[in-house]
Amino acid sequence: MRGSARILAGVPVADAVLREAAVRASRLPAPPHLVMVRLGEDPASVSYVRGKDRKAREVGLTSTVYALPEETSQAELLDLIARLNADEGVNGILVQLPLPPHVSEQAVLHAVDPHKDVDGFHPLNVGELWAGRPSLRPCTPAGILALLAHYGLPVAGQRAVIVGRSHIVGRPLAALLLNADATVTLAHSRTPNLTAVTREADLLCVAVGRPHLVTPEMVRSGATVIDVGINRVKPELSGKAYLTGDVHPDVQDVAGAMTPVPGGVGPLTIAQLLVNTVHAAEMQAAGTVRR
Ligand SMILES: Nc1nc(=O)c2c([nH]1)NC[C@@H]1CN(c3ccc(C(=O)N[C@@H](CCC(=O)O)C(=O)O)cc3)C=[N+]21
Repeated sequence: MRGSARILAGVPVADAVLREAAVRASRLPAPPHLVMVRLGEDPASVSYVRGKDRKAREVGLTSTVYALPEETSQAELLDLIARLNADEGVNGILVQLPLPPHVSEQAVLHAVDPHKDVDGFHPLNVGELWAGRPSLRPCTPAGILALLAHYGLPVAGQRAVIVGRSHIVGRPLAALLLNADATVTLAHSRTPNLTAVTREADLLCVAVGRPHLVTPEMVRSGATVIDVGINRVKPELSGKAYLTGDVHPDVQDVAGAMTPVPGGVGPLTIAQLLVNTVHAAEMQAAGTVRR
């Protein structure tokens, strides 16, 4: 029987989160201003940045996109970031990843003013997160917690297993779930007997980037499954490319609840980015940030 799992749709949650962000934005002296920077024309990056830009405007934020050539040097990019850091009319800065190979992601992420770091990727924010004092939280992990809260799914006391130790999802998600009193296991490509580990999970989060890595026998009956994967798959014979997750659709037969792809975690990522931008603007307006 297919589809016994409750489907955790992301769009209604994102809409609720965005409504609240819009109200908070409207209370500020000026609309929060988000600046996004991307290098080159990678189609996924172009599409993601366009989606964030559109949502930002819908919510009443000001949004500026710097679409720079692929060949932009690291020095030029750092120079732009320094100017955005110094500009009081800019509240949030996002540099779209991945960057071309001649630019160091580390150098760029370190350069963004931590108070404008709406991705939560600056080492100061990473450290605060692991110390249990998060301010600007990474968007995808924060979105996942918003999704769980919206559907009334518990975190405290749950055995959470995360598959994938990336800096943008797996690691910060482990910190957020730990801060929310889950018992956290962070598994990865070198974890022996992954199935034995994932079967222990009450809450299984998968952020690896491999289509259908997680199959039904890897999931405990009734578990909540969060699929962070967004894989563009092109069928060999006929047919158009489509999006699919890291979790096999048959997992719906055993899971108690499961996020779809698309329409699950992705929309929450964007919503949380805009919440972070409003939060950054609030902190800057309140003068809690020295500049
Ligand atoms: N500095 C930086 N910050 C990021 O937050 C960041 C990044 N770089 N680089 C790439 C990843 C990826 N990411 C997504 C955001 C929204 C969807 C999203 O809205 N997905 C839709 C489908 C979108 C589609 O059709 O492609 C969904 O899942 O329903 C997906 C992925 C943010 N990222």
